[in-house]
Amino acid sequence: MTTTTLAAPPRAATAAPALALREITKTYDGAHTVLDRVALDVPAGALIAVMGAPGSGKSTLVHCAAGLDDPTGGEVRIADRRITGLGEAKRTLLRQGRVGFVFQSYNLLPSLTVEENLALPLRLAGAEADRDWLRHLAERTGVDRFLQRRPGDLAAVHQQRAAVARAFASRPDLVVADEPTGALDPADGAAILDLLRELVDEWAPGLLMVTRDPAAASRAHAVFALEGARLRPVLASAR
Ligand SMILES: Nc1ncnc2c1ncn2[C@@H]1O[C@H](COP(=O)(O)OP(=O)(O)OP(=O)(O)O)[C@@H](O)[C@H]1O
Repeated sequence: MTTTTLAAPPRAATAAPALALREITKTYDGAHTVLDRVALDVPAGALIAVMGAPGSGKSTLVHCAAGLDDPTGGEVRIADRRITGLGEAKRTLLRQGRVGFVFQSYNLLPSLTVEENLALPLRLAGAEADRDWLRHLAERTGVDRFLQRRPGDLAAVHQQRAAVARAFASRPDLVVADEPTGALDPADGAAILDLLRELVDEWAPGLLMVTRDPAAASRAHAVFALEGARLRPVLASAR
């Protein structure tokens, strides 16, 4: 099988970041401010890590960044398209095909095979599931042996590999990862972090990862800390 054309999915040349958060604020119940004027750019081809203590607002940040939830104030742009203030239905449409998700608990559909799980984001976005691309994706992420198996039959790390493959299946502009190593032992977690970094380098989406795993920092282009509802830069990597 020839994979040269598949290894570099087409991506429109754009100077816009994969994700732009413009002074976003999120307040729950009118009183509890979890994000306070958070500004962040995630360029295409960059892995940005946000670290924070339990309850510091990491998941809230991911939900607002990926268009799962609207911030109370400010603006979110994905590949230069504003997704704030559109309402749930339009936000969902805009998200489909443009945003990939990796969660701590994999969130694969247990009744589908791994192959069907990988094809799901494409089907939901109304696109053809290109079998050559899916096969390449499965090989690249190390789940090609498991395509006809159900997620529940796989070890945790292989389930997360399949979830990573699914996140990249639609060649998204942005991938968000919420504690992607949280359910794995350190060696498996390190393998997933390496895989995420490699796929960002190869396929150039922007990747926003929120995590408590200190090992994540060494794979990131830049690391931020979420503390007291504010985001502050911790380090920029030369990698
Ligand atoms: N839908 C909601 N309604 C009200 N409060 C919420 C809601 N979602 C989150 N919160 C609150 O916002 C704060 C931040 O929660 P969030 O889940 O974003 O933090 P986190 O850093 O991801 O935590 P953890 O690391 O424990 O998963 C918490 O105090 C939480 O109780």
